Order: sequence, then C-alpha cells, then structure tokens
Amino acid sequence: MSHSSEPRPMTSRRGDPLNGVAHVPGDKSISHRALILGALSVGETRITGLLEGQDVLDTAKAMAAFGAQVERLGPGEWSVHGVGVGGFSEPGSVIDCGNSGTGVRLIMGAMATTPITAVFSGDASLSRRPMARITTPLSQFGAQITAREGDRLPITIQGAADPVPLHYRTPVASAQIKSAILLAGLNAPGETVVIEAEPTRDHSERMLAGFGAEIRTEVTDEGNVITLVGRPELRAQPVAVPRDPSSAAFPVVAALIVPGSTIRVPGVSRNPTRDGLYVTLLEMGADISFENAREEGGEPVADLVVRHGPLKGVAVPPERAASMIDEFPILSVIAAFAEGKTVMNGVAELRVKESDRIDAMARGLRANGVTVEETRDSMTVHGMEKVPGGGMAATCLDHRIAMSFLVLGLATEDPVMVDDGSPITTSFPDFLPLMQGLGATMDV
Ligand SMILES: O=C(O)C1=C[C@@H](OP(=O)(O)O)[C@@H](O)[C@H](O)C1
Ligand SMILES: C=C(OP(=O)(O)O)C(=O)O
Repeated sequence: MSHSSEPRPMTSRRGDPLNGVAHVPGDKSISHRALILGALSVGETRITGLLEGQDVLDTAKAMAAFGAQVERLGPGEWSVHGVGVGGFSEPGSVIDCGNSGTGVRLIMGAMATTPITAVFSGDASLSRRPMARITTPLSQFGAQITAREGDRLPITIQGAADPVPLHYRTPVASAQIKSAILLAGLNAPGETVVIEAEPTRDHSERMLAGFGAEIRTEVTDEGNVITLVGRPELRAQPVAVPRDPSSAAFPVVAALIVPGSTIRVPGVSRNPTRDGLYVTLLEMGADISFENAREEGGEPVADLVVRHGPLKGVAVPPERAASMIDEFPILSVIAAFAEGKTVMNGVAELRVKESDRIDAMARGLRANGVTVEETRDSMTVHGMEKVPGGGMAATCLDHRIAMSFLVLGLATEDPVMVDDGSPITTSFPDFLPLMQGLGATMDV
C-alpha cells in the first residue's frame, strides 16, 4: 500500500533549545529482514521493537500473501509463523511494496527460487527506480522475469523450478543487491557466493547466521566474499530490533544545530556498516558521546548524548559512502551550518533512491539561501554563519528529504516549508510528535 495520496505541507521554525530523550523507532533494514526470515523459517519468530512504518507494514502484508502467518501482538511486537525455505505459496494478488526499495528487492530475491509466480508493484517513486540490478542476478538463478520498459516495476517473476546457485560480483555497493541474492540462494542447492568491492550493511549475514544458515564472510583483496550454503532449515528466532541510526540522525542533527540543545537518544545501533554519519559528525567537531555500549539482538548499540556546538566542514571519503548512504540528505543540512565547505564524493547512488537526492537537496537548499555545487556523483555544500531559510522544499515522495528540510528550518533565520510531509510515515511515523516533544516548533 502506498502512503496517503493527500499532500501534507509542513513547516518548521526557530525556537527554544531542544532538550529531552528521543526514543527513535526500530531499524528499518532489520525490521524488513526479521519479517522475511521469520516467514522463511520453521516455527514462530517473535519480533520486538519492529518499525511500524509503511515500508515495513507492506513487507508484513507481503509475507502473509506468500503464506506466512503474520500477527501484530502489540506495539512493535509481532509474531511470524514461517513456511520454511522453499515453502512460499503463490500470492492471489499483486504484491504492492509501496515506497520501499528494500521491501521489493529483498522479497523478489526471497521468492525467485521457488516455482511460483508473483507480480510486484510500487508507488510512483518506486516505479521509477532501477530494478535490473536485481532482475539480472535473479534471472541467473533460473527465474523468468518480465519487467516494464527500462527494467522498472511492475515486474512479474516466475520463480526457478530448478535453481542453480550463483557466483556474483555486485556492480554497485548495495546491501539490497547482496541480500536479494543471498535470499534467493537459500533455496538453491550448493554454495551461492556474493562478492562486494565495498562493504555494505551486513544485517542479512548476521541474521541468516542467527537463524541457523551456514554463511561466512572472507575479507579479501577484491572485497568481501560472502558464501551461503543453500537449502538450510532456518529455525525461528526471537528478534529484538535495535533503534535505527538513520532515523536517529534527524534529532541528532537538530540538537547539533539548535543553540543550547542537549538530547539523549538511547539504544541506537552502532553497527560499523551503518556508522559513517557518526564518524563524519565527530570529524566535524560535533559533541556526541556514546554511553553504555552493549549488544542487543546481535547488534552493537549505545546511548547517544548530543550537545550543540561549533562545527567545521569536512570532505567525506568515497569509501565511507555505503556506511551512511541514507544520511547524506541530513549531512547536507548540517553542512550548511558548519564553517567552510563539506564535500561528499562517490555518491552517485543518491540519484536512484526514493528521489534523486542530490537534485532534491541542492534545489531545496538553494531555495533557502545555501550555496550548493553538484556533479553526477558529488555534492558540495558551503556553510554559513546565518542560514536564511524562508523557502519551500519539494520532497519528491521522499521521507528523508522531508525530514531533512524540517530539521533545517529549526535553525534558519526564517521558517522552512516542505510541500508534502506525508512520506515520513514510511520510515518514522512518530517523527513529528517526537521532535515536538524535544521542543521543536514544527507543524502541519
Ligand atoms: O539493505 C537495506 O536495508 C538498505 C540498503 C540501502 O540501499 P542500497 O542497497 O540500494 O544501497 C539503503 O539505502 C536502504 O535504505 C536500506
Ligand atoms: C533508500 C531508502 O529506502 P529504500 O531503498 O528501502 O526505499 C531509505 O530509507 O533512505
């Protein structure tokens, strides 16, 4: 299901310092994977802390359509009775993944080696995003795939009746490509191997191991070589989803740019494959401390304490991009308040997210008085002492663009408007009350 079709204009403006505790929602990547692996296991998987954003709810609905028993027990608490590897049944209607690239790409992988047919669709944003990166490897497993012009959704997949395991080098750094292949490899006999030149988020590998699959990662000169042994019996597991570092980034940056602020953000995942923004913020001179470092649900987590202070621009090295790929929109916001310029290189993938994020951020920042330069795969933001604001940003069906500009407006001279805040529900349904609870002036 796509998010609400009514545009929801929103505004944010300068006000008091931000203070308090921000309980951000569960990790989106881990939530999708918990539902999918739960559906592919034998027994009942109990999930706590699941993100109940529209992207993940669409994945839950899809798992039920493939035959799993999916039930909401309470806030963030879900039960999945799985059907086992190879046990998916043919869905009776189209699988609509709404706005979610992770949802559609991982689910296409999960069904591509089972002899059933499924049709996948999405909203206007998802229907523009490239899918050849997934359909190419899945065809090599033996799936028959028909896509719209340019390898876009809607896509029909007839799963392979006699799948062959795959040995595949990913052409771009993408955890979605890697994960789709690993999920397809579950029902192929023998070893499926994925090679990635740059490491990407490793939640699939961690969770597959936790559910009992034989999977190993070797670090070699050509990158990470991940090998999965097919046809395991996955055993249902309890999954405690840690809080999402990509969602935490919004209140964290808000506290860093609003003078006098101090906030605490407990229980945030500090998985090194997701940590690039925090490494970058520390290089910029941000006052962030990481307290009570511990492990929860197989992931390293910590409580973040964040205080406003002076910041300086930095150059983000391209090899860090994958570990903060969803955080460049909000980094470009904080860069506007830093001394000097912030340069982001090797970020071409931003052009194929929910929107062209380089274009969307550059336009919106310029509309609010900030100087931005862009190339095909880079963006440079010039910091200033006082950021004017007063402009309208188009959110382009992109939750992260909407939240980034609403954070910008908390520290600009004049208010910032976004044309449509409704996509925020895809990943952070309580964004508005959470920010208001910290003292932010933000409204619909
Ligand atoms: O695997 C995942 O859960 C994700 C991978 C990333 O996409 P790519 O694999 O396309 O880089 C990221 O942008 C997305 O929000 C979540
Ligand atoms: C890119 C994102 O998500 P997805 O690819 O799952 O749509 C995101 O959440 O920033």
